Amino acid sequence: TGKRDPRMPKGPPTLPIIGNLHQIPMTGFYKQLREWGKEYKGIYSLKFGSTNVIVCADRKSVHDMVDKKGLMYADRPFSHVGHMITGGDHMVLSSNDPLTREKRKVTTHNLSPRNIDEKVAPIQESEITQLMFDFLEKPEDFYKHLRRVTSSIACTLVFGQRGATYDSFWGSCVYEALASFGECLEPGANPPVDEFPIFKYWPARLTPWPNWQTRALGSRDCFDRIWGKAREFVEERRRSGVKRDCVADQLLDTYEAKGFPFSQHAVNMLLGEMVEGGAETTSSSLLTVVLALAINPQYQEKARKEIDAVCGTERSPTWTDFKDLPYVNCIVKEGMRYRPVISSGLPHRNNAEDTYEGMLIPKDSMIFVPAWALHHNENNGYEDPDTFNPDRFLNHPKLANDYAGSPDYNMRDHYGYGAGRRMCPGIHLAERNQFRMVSKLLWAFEIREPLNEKGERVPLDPEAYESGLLHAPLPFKCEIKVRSQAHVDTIRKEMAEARKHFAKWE
Ligand code: HEM
Repeated sequence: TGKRDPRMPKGPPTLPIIGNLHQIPMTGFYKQLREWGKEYKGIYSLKFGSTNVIVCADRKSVHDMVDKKGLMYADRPFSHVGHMITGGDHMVLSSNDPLTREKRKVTTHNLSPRNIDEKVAPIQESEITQLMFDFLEKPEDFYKHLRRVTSSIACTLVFGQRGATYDSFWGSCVYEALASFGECLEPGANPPVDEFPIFKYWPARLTPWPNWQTRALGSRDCFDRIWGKAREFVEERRRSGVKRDCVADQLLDTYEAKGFPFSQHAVNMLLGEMVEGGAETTSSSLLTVVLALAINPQYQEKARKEIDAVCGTERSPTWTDFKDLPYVNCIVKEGMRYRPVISSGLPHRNNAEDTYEGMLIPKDSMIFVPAWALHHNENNGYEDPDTFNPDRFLNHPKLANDYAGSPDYNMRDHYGYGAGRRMCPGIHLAERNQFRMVSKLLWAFEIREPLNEKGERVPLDPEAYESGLLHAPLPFKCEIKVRSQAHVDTIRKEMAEARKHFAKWE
C-alpha cells in the first residue's frame, strides 16, 4: 500500500501506506497537478493510499489513452462522498453501466446539435436578448444576470419552465442545489475515505476535515429538496392537463407508457443533473470572460471591429453570424483555456490493464485529464500560458467539438469539456450559448475595470477564484457601459420581440 509499481509512470516519491496523499492540498489541487506535469514531462502517476492515479498532463497521453481507447477509459472511480450525496443517482459520478448509458442517451439526444438548432435556438436567442436588457437596466447585477440566463435556458430545455428573474425558483434553484456539491467533491476536500474506509467510522472532528460528513449530508438534502420540488412542479402542471415540449415531459410520457427504467429519485436527479451541467459551468466560463475582458479591453476592440462590420447598430449578433465573427470564438476558447471551469477535470477509471509507451497503467486506476495543468504548460503548445490572449486561437476557427474529435491532437484547442467517451454531452449547447453571450455583450457594451471615487481604475485580480470543483471568479465589480443610444434602441426592440417568445415558458 502506498508504494508505486516501478512499471508505472514515474511520479513524486511516496510515503508508506499513504503514498502521495500528504502532498494533496486541501484546495488548489489543480495547480499542484501542473507542477508535477512540468517535473515529469507529461504523464505521471500518484498513489492515493492503494489507489493508482494516472495524470495525463500532455496531449499525446490524453489522445492515445482516453480518446483512442475510449471504452476502456469510460468508467468513473467510486466516490464514497459522491455516493453519500447522490445515493448513486448521478451520471457524472457513475461508471459506464447500462443505466448510465441509458441516461447518457437521453442527454446526448436532447443536447445534439440538431435538436438544439431546431428547438432550443429560439430559447437561447430570446434569453440572451434578456441578458443584454438586464445588463442595460442593472449593470451592477451582471453576476446574477449571467447566472440567471444559463439556468433559465437549461430549465426551459429540461423542465419547460423559464426563470424570468434570478430570484425566481427556476432562475436560481440550480445554484442552491449545487451550493456545497462542488466544495464536497474537490480533490483534497475530504479525508481519503475511498482509500481508507476507516475514516467512515472515525470521528470527523478529529480530522483536518471536521465537517466533511455533515457537509455531504447537507448537499444530499439540498439535491433531494430542490429536484423533488422541480419534479412536483412538472407533475402538477401535467395533472392540470398542460404538457410542454421539454425533456421532462417527453421522458415522463415515455416512461409512464413503457415503465420506468430507474427509480423516481434517479429520474429527479437525471433531470436536475442536466440543469446542473448546463448552468453554473457556462455562467462561470462567461464570468471569466467578463473579468478577463475588463482587465484586457484591447481584445474587446478587436472583436468589435468584426461585430460592427457584420451587424452595425440595427441588430445584435445571432448564431448565424458564427462564421463571420471568428474573434468571438477565439475569446470563448481563451476563456475556457485560461480558467477551465472544471479545473482538474472529472476523473475517469480504466476497466482493464493497459500499457502506454511501455509503462503499466493498472486496471481501475483513477485517470485525470487535468484541464488547467494541460492549458498552463508551454510544453503543450500554449505559449505564455498565464496570460489571457485570444490571439492564440486565430488558427482555430471551428467549435470545440470539432477539435475534440480530431486525430490531430496537437491542434486540439483546449480540454475544458473533458475527453473520450465521457466528454461533456452539453458541449454543443455550451458552445452556442457562449458564442451568443460574448457576441451580444460585446456588440452592446464596453466592459472596464471599476472606477473609484477619484475616477481612477481599480485593478481587478485575475487570480481571485472560488475554491471547489467548479472554478468561478469570486464576485467582482466592473464598469459596463452601453455603446450608444442606437444600441439602446435596438436592445429594447429585440427585447420586445423576445417577450412574445417567453409567454409559453412562463
Ligand atoms: C462551459 C460549459 C461546460 C463545461 C466547461 C463543461 C465541462 C464538463 C466536463 C469537464 C465534464 C466531464 C468530462 C469528462 O469526464 O471527460 C462534463 C460532463 C458533463 N456535462 Fe458538461 N460542461 C459544460 C456545459 C454543459 C451543459 C450545457 C450541459 C447540459 C445541459 C452539460 C452536461 C454534462 C453532463 C450530463 C456531464 C456528465 C457526462 C458523463 O459523465 O458521462 N455540461 N462537462
